[in-house]
Amino acid sequence: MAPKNPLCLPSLLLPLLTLLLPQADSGSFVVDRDHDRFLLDGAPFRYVSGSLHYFRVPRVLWADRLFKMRMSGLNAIQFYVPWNYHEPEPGVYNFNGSRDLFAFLREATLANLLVILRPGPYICAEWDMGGLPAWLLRNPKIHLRTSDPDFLAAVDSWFKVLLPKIYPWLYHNGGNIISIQVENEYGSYRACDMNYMRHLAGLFRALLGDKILLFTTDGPEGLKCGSLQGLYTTVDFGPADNMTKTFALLRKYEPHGPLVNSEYYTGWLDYWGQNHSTRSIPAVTKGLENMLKLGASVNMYMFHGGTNFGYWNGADEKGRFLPITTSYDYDAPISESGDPTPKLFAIRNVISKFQEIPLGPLPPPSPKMMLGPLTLQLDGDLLAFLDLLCPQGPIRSILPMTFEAVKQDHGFMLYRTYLIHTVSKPTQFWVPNNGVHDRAYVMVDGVFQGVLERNMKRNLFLTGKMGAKLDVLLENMGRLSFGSNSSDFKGLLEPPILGQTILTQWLMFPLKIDNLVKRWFPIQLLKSSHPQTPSGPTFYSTVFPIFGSSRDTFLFLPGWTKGQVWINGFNLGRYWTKRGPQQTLYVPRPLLFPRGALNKITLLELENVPSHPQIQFLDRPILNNTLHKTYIYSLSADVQSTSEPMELSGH
Ligand SMILES: CCCC/N=C1\SC[C@@H]2[C@H](O)[C@H](O)[C@@H](O)CN12
Repeated sequence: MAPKNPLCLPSLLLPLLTLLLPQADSGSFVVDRDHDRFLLDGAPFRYVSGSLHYFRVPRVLWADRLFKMRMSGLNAIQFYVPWNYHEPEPGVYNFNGSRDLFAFLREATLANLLVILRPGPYICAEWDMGGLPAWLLRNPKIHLRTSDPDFLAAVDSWFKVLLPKIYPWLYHNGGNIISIQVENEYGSYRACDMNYMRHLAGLFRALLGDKILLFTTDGPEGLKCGSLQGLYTTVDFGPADNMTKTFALLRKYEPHGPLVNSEYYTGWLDYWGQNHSTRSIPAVTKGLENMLKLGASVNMYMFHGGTNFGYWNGADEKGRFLPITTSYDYDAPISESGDPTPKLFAIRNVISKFQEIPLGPLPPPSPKMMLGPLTLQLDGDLLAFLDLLCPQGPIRSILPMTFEAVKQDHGFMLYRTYLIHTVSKPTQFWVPNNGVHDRAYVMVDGVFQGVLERNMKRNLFLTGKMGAKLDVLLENMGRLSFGSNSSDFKGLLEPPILGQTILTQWLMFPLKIDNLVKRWFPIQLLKSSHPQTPSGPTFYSTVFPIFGSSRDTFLFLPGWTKGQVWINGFNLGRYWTKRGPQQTLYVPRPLLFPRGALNKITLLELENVPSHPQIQFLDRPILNNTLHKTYIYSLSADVQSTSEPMELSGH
């Protein structure tokens, strides 16, 4: 359904002209404070919504997920718009492919789902830097999420592109967007800058007109600083929280109007190295039913979580730096691979007590595929491809520069210097002020010496001859998306120290690994020598056919340590088998070529490769590595059928 702009007016003029031109047959979505409810087209309305992030699901699967959400009984969906996903460089915008936000809005319309939009500018969401673009940090003194003129200039520029595109999609303009959130849990942020919130509210009104319902969302402790006159106040809380107390607190800010929980947690996020998070079905359904009995409108966060593909995961800081896992399954009602779970049917049953749900069955879980074990070939050490990974050559500086300073937003950068004297005894190598952001893989003349990790491992000992190359591969593990009291710069934030010597004279190689891996031919053909004994960050790959149709599957990397995976050039995300809890990576069916065509998988293993460099594709995920057993699925005759798992000793 194409929303209204019949005269194809310049998009910035639209809000102004709607003041003059009454909208024919325009819908309405308003707060009825007299009866503590919403009105949709004049009739009492309560939304039962679920969060689904288009940026965590391949575009070809959007319709499938939205259909399942509708069939679950939802009448609305809620999603964020990550600024950094759409403006990769200042003034460069991308709304194509899996970034086509408007195609997603069309799919939501086709699924008969209304939309609650949350464009930020900050979104949290366990997404890199909470959705703010890393290029903001090229101005090291910028004060994010405040009325800092430099920050507001970038925000204004972005929203003057995005919001006019959103305008035709507003419900009263014939679209499906019924409300729009301003910022995100601002009351939880240290700044509490009301000029900033007022600026945003004014900008949204100027670009979206005065009819659209604008709201804020905060946890109970954040309502004071997160709410603003003129913006409808909503709250977020989960099954374990005290609903009565929280809604009573909300009433202090919204004495009249519908109660709204904008994020009712159906599950929770996972951090590398921590246990997998779950929320029980009885707790989730009990809380939902209690809210619906009160007449509250509810959005369940998440209803379908999806995946942090590529380098897009964010991080938290709870005593130490905690990167979010690649899987954003969230123990949500619809699993990461799009399957309805028992939690979904339980929620659907609760919703059916309060409003009509679509007739007909939920689609069954999608068929899954097993494959392997497959043996990967050694392509070579990462250092062997340096000229291809950094074709423009290194940047030279006396002191190491950050990722942001060299305009490398994500992934990896190699820092190189040369030993100015021989270090014959094992000598301490470290970076002051916890200055490794976030993991460093250290080589001397190409020989792996070990790892430094932010907060976790602050020194190692090495030796080397005068003139030896000292290489430090720096991995950006994702920028803080919540709880950050300072900007999360990445790289070597201080010059490292070897013994008593501050190391200077650095070469920085920003690495364009994705560009190289996208090339189809085996990258080892690009180089002459084939090292027999890999050391440190190393590429492995293989090609494999899928006979018959491709299916969803889960990449399992038993014995591998930590790294990045690409399938047919698509960056599937990070693996960290050694740390868990996630042991498998979801591989969506559309990434795989069927019917005998060759698929290519490439791994960048950052630490240690298993004695047998094999991988498998399983027919089920392993997201909680408290399983103390490693299952190697024996390969049946027709390669892809499921056979009984053979239990091996613990890993
Ligand atoms: C105590 C929680 C404070 C941080 N807020 C969180 S953790 C999970 C969710 C998502 O990040 C969501 O984007 C936030 O708005 C609220 N929330």
